[in-house]
Amino acid sequence: MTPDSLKREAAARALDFVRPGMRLGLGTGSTAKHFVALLGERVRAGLDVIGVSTSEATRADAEAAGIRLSTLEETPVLDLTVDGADEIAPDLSAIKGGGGALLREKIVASASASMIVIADESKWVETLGRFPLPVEVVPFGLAPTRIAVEAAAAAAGCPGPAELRRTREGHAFVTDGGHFILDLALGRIPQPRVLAERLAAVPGVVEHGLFIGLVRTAIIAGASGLRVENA
Ligand SMILES: O=C(CO)[C@H](O)[C@H](O)COP(=O)(O)O
Repeated sequence: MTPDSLKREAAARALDFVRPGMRLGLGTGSTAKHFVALLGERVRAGLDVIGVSTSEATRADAEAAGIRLSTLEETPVLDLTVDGADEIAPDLSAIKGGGGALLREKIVASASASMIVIADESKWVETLGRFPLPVEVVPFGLAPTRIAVEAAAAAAGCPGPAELRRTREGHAFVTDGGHFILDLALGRIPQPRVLAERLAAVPGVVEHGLFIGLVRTAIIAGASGLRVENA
């Protein structure tokens, strides 16, 4: 079993939660990409759903798969969002944004009655923080925002450096919303809620990748099978 085949298994299990007529949030990343492809197969076989994508990349995948798309303006209330994650803890708090789509992912998840996270078992952690926490910031005032973000992390009990995310070519990575991302290397986040509150209070921070109280169900695929965890 490769990590990719585990991701596909988790994505396939998530299809069991999809009902005809649902308004679906479509996540971003390699695991969510499997879900979109598998959902497309069902749609082409006659399933009637409508999707709202969390990134331009997912919009392109969903269109190619034949999934009818809407926007949050036309469809502001969704039934279910299915998305990947970078880390998931036993209370189903999660870190997202490794693919840079955290802002739209959080808006779409918050507009959904329910959120399912799909992942291979490498994403399951006892405590969040091994994966650097993405923080989306406006380009204006990047230097003071970075200092304030690092201070917020230290005050929340998890000091660590905030690195500007760059492309392979060395340019600043720009999100679909035109923002930058600071990746906060914290190692361990002892109090995610405290950190979330402190980061949200920093001027210049648009959103952070801590998803707390949003995930209803996690589908985790491992070598020994699939696990479905509920909050
Ligand atoms: O948050 C995300 C994108 O912003 C992704 O869901 C997360 O990075 C997991 O990606 P993958 O499924 O490729 O491991």
